Amino acid sequence: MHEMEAFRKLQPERKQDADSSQEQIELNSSVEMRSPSPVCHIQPRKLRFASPPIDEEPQKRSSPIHTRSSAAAAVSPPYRKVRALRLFDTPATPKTILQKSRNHLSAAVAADVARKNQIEERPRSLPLHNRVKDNFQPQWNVNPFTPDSFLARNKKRCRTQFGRDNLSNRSLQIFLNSEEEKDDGEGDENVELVQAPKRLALQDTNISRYQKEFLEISLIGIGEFGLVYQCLNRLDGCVYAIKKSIKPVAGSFFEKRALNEVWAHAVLGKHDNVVRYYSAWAEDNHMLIQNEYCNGGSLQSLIQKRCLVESELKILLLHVAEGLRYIHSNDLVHMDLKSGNIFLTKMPSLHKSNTLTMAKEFYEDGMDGIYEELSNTECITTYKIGDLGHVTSVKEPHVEEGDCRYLPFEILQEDFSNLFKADIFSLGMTLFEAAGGGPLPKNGPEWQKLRNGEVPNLPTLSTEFNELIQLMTHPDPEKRPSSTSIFNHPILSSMESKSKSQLNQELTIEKRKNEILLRKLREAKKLLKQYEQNERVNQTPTAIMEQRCLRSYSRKKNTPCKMGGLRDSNKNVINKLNY
Ligand SMILES: Nc1ncnc2c1ncn2[C@@H]1O[C@H](COP(=O)(O)OP(=O)(O)OP(=O)(O)O)[C@@H](O)[C@H]1O
Ligand SMILES: [Mg+2]
Repeated sequence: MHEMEAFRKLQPERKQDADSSQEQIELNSSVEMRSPSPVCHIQPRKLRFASPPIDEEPQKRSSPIHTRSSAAAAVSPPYRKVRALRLFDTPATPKTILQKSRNHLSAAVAADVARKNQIEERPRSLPLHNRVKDNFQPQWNVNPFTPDSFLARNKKRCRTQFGRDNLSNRSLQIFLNSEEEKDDGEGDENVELVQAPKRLALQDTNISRYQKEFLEISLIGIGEFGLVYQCLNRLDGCVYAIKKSIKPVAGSFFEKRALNEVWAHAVLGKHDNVVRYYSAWAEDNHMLIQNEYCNGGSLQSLIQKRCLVESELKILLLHVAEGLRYIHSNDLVHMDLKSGNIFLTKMPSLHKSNTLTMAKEFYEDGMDGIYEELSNTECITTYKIGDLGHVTSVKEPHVEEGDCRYLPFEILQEDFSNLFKADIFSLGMTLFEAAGGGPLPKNGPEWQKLRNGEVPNLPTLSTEFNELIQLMTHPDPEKRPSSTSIFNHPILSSMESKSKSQLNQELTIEKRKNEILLRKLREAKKLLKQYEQNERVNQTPTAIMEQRCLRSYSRKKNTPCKMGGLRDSNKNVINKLNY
């Protein structure tokens, strides 16, 4: 009772502390604001193990929290492992967010209790967020897969750090729970689940993720929104394109655009004809987006050097139409399709070395030369749609007009009734530009003409291709083909239209199939060999005898005069085996 009263006396201060904790939570986006009362979230059971050993510091056991701990010990469910997993912070669900906020509040309460009881603080590194209150900035997280986490597995060290502290935050309890279970005889492996109570929010670390994780190689592009750098990820060794907003994004028009881009990428996931997205984060109020690096640069930079021939245009059309088909199938529209937002990746002949190695192996099997030809393919170009900053949903469109050189008239008139076809118009304009019709006008009579159905025929293109461009840029959006009908257009499906690179692609697919089949064949051969060897090893003396008898019988039949001698030697062998 006396202990409970002491506990209740702490309430006003605890409330105050909860308020300051609340501030912390608001700063940290990963923690939900609506937090329950701190008092009801003290998890007393684990604190029993935070209390000092009975024989060492008995006076500390009078702490109200400790008293409560023993009372609740019996009812606390043994979900230690599950809780420990939650400490890794992902994925954040409403439930985990709520729990994190509880951690904050519990920590604040615990710190208060500690102060009240004038418990000597000793230096310790965990839990990190308990120190935020004392202006201690956490410097790191505990990654369970790194050698650092080994420290946390060290039972002795952990006990010293935590065993006598009077803290009640949830993660500490998880740690202590593992200690409890160890004490109960469960074994040392439980301790390894110890983790800092929460991961550091980016804003807490003050370390530039960009600098820490990436090595900047070069500036590869400057857009209206961002600077794009080619970067090497220090950890995985792969090259990425990182787009950094030029201006601070918070509260500006660019904020929505940046978020739009990230959201669109996240929804669109992975498609061969859409630039792949890896991650996004904020630094100093700037947005950074880590994307797939397209080593062929943009289509814009390519057509600044030369126009594309019809066979190349068909590949471009095929790929971009396929990317659009995918975007449109998600009820999204790009709204800024143009040569500057189409990127190229150039892949050298696939598995060249693999194929060669395999070819050599198969020469031995009498498959000479079959794979030799397969290793002589060229680079394969893939066109990818990028820069998803203007993407919007057709269901609830929020149209931020893209580049006016590529936009149809209806969009400028704010008619958003057929946004899919706006993308088709932009693609038509891009083809026209890439085929040599550019540079495209930004306004004026030329601009008007292109929107009035007066797109001129280009002499370098076939009639069909010219007609297709004119159809795609038709003033009436309804008349323009859909991305699916472009994809299935006869101009793209006929064999003659297949360029060398398209054929290369098909060849590559077939090569992949071949490789798989050959691998399977090789494995089957190995298995057969192994099986034969095992058979030989596992043969019993009787079986060997039978086999030899059979052999000698057949020999006898063939060479009757020699069989007697052979039969005798076989007998000797069998006798030896029997002994
Ligand atoms: N993934 C990538 N791989 C290679 N280069 C890229 C990549 N992303 C962007 N770039 C280069 O950076 C330039 C600008 O990129 P992006 O279009 O994404 O920026 P932006 O600021 O949105 O441009 P804008 O709004 O002017 O179209 C591109 O034209 C291209 O040269
Ligand atoms: Mg762009």
